[in-house]
Amino acid sequence: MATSNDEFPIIDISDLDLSSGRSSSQRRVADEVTRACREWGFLLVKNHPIPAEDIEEMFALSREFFQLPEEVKERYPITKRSIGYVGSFKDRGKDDKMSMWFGGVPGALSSSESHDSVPEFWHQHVAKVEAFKHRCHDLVVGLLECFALALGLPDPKFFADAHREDAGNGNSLRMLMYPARARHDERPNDHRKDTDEEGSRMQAHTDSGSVTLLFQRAPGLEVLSPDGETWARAPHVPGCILINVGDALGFWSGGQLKATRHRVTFEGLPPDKERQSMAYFGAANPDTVLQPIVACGEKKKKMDTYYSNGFELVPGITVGELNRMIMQGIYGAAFESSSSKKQEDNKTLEAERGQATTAVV
Ligand SMILES: O=C(O)CCC(=O)C(=O)O
Ligand SMILES: [Fe+2]
Repeated sequence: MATSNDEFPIIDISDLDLSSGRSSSQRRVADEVTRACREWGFLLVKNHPIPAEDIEEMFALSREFFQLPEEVKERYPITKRSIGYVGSFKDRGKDDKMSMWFGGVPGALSSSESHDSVPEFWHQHVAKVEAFKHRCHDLVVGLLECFALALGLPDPKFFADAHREDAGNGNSLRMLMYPARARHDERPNDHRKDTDEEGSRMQAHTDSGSVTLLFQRAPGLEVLSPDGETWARAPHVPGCILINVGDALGFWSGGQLKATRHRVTFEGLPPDKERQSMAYFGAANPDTVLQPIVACGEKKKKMDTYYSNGFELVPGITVGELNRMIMQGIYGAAFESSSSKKQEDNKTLEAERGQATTAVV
């Protein structure tokens, strides 16, 4: 049972601009954002730099796309470039949601290699999607600079410099649609037996990258509270973006920044209610080697067994390996790689270890 939580951090980031030199107000933003990520791993930001009309335009296009017949969308299943469609009940979590992924470096969506992976509907809109991704990336970089500043790292660009927009496929925009269904169709019987969590519209999971920006058009998301036991309803505040930390950054920060589990349930979002969201996953360059930056005393033990989506993270793992492992675990063969044997060895499902965490990105 999720409760609403008045303490959920909402932070004004109008003074985020780190390019114009450091000031006390920037320092304040950095401290507040980082405090929220230490405690909750989540926060809402207001007065952010992404124009409201761009967000609305993306939501409108996304809605139009998801309303296309299933057989049209299904012609473009997700590829190893993280571009393509995943229908309801089709991923590892067998969840209700549909998603459309736009992965890749700038220009990837209009490149000839990706042309056939991008549904025809999007061909005339890819420039807008690319521009939106670019704005998201800039915000992620600003937040990463906040973390380095507030954590007292000697180089304030320590994290940010490892997040080039033109490196790898990890910087993805994922559009999501939780369709409104007639009550009697709450959950088709065929799929009910496949779910671990009764009533899930999106299974509880952590994100695997560095920083996620989540745009929501309706309430429904639940976030594990700092007590680690209670699910809190993430507020839906028009104009705000929800920010959360992913496992790669959580691990890299030595556990100082928290990658928190979140989910969407039928209880929080009844089947006859539609929810649209968009997640921008900011990821570090694939060759980034994840070495936890601090030995964090009593947390050290926890760091020895740090999991992302059921896979154990070991110091020295690269972001590319982590991303491949997770996407392959969820979407299968499209993400096969030559080092899949090694990945198999590393693969340790938490379920097998008797841990309750389930995860699906
Ligand atoms: O729809 C939502 O708000 C959740 C999206 C999410 O958590 C994800 O895509 O990782
Ligand atoms: Fe997520």
